[in-house]
Amino acid sequence: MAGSGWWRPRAPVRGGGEVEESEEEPEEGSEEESVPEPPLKPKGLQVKKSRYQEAKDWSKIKSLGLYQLTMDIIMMNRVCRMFRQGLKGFREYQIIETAHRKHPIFSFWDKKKQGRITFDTMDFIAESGHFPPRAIQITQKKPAWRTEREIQSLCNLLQVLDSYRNYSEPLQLLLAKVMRFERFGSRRVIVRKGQRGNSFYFIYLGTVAVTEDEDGSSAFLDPHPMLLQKGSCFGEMDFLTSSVRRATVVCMEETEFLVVDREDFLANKLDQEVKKDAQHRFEFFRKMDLFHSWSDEKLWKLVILGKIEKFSYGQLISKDFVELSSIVFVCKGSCEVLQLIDLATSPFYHKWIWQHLQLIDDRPPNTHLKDLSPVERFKEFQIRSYPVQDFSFLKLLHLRKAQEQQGSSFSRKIKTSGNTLPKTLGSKIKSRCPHFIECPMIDTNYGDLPKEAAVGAYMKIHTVEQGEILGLHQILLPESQHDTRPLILVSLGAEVIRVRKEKFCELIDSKTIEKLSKLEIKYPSDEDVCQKFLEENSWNVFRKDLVRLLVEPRQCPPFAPVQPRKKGIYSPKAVMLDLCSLDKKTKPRHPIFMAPQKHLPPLRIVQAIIAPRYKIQELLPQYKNAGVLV
Ligand SMILES: Nc1ncnc2c1ncn2[C@@H]1O[C@@H]2COP(=O)(O)O[C@H]2[C@H]1O
Repeated sequence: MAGSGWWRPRAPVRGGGEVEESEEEPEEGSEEESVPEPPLKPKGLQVKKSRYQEAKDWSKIKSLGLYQLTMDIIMMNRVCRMFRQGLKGFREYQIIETAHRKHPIFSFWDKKKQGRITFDTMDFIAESGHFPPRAIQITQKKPAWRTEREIQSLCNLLQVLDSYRNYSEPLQLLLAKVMRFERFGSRRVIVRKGQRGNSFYFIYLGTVAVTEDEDGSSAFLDPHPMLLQKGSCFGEMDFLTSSVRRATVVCMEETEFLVVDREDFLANKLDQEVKKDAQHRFEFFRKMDLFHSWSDEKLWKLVILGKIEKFSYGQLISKDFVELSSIVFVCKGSCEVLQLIDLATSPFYHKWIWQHLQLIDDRPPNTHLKDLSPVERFKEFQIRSYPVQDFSFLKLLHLRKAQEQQGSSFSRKIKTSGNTLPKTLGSKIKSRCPHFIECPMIDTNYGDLPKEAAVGAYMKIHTVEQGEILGLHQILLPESQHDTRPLILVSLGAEVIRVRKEKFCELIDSKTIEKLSKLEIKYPSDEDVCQKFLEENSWNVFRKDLVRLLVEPRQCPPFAPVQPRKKGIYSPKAVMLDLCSLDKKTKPRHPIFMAPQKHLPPLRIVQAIIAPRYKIQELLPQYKNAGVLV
């Protein structure tokens, strides 16, 4: 590849990170002239390069380093793969472009059917997320009037629905032939508990809630209703047990459905599929130790209380499963339990922030001197004269002073100092001068904290694996002992069964209670979680510094978009808090996660906190000559 003629190595990045071509010519008789024959000489190249040119190319490649070469190879690979994929997709297709149409029609000859199949790209255009008007037209036709092509198109369109995609292809086609489209507004009851059901529903757009009351009003009062969203289906239980609806299903917003009626459902043997699904749940519960003593009959009662729901990687299962009225059985994959911690409520975080603020030392020396009192100036003189000394006592002094200052004014000056570096680092690290940082403060239980530093973070506190249960760990505790901290459940690619707590409690016996008492999980305290966050944060920052030091840093990675200069201390796009820019008075440019303010949590969320730190070369003197500045 390197010799294919079009590959041109990138020149090293200079100064501001711009990529520039080097224009310097090597002098006659310079080292570059004596470079041996380049091994990357192109094989079938027509134009013969001069020995000098080749030597120059080779020296360029050498100076770029392994990093750049690897990135170029990756890029070339990607481009080739894109071409291959693109060609594969279009090999058999013919694109018909008529003069009056803006959008092309794809068409290909189907050998099996001995006919031409065409696909008009405008046919299924719809307002984002809605069921396309052209597809609605098809579902309005009687099943017998739908053409094969229309049925196939519907089938293709519905692949976005998990519950539909799960069925075999012939069954999908049968369903596409008989289903009709419905759209209902918020609060509309779709299925009423206790009534005989006639239909089975796929949710195409919107959200519904499953409730125990008949009119579905509890869904709007319950802070954590059981919700079903796009891709889910419901209404099959009634067909399975030939009895009445077990729950009420109500629209939480405008919702679009694809509906299959009872006769079609039974005619297409969909009840067989539902039975298979139920049998699968039965086998899952049967394997669980908790239900070992349960009779089959009792276990079937549990089986019909819930159904399998799929959640893709990273999808939210519950905003707060402590409050959730259901328990969650993980039948495939795994989930993560996250906790949102408010770092400002932790004494450990307070200490950490103040300790790090004392280390901020990024201003040119002397700019501060006019602010210093003679005593401070003398201390400063001492510090500069004896850079190897351990001045941690001064650091403590500054810390105490800073904390003693009454926060009568909202804004406060933090005196920082570069003289507090640990003795172990020796004279290699220069001591610099202290300076003042002015920033707004907030008053917390443990004293003042820079306003910008009052942030929150999501931390993983537990992983739930296949076969484990969530929401049961406090079921036996008296309410006064309940841990009410909100816990978030996120899927790592999981299939779960949700069963209402009170329904489950109706089924459990003394033996099950005994087993449940052993399942008790104690989640770590907020303080422990906070400490863990800061430990992980330090490790992550160190790891990044190390990678930057060891990997050739002068090149901009070719695929990374150019990052605009971060202006504020809190970078919402990078979800990062940078303590080093605490006093830079600029507003963040982006709303957090690009979401409107009203949808944001009251806490600003960060994933990392960048604190002032020592240059990594000082910790790893063997790499000092890598020419890297962190
Ligand atoms: N725990 C649950 N999880 C998901 N869906 C449910 C749950 N309980 C009931 N449903 C659905 O709500 C529907 C109400 O009508 P059916 O009993 O026919 O079928 C029911 C299920 O499809």
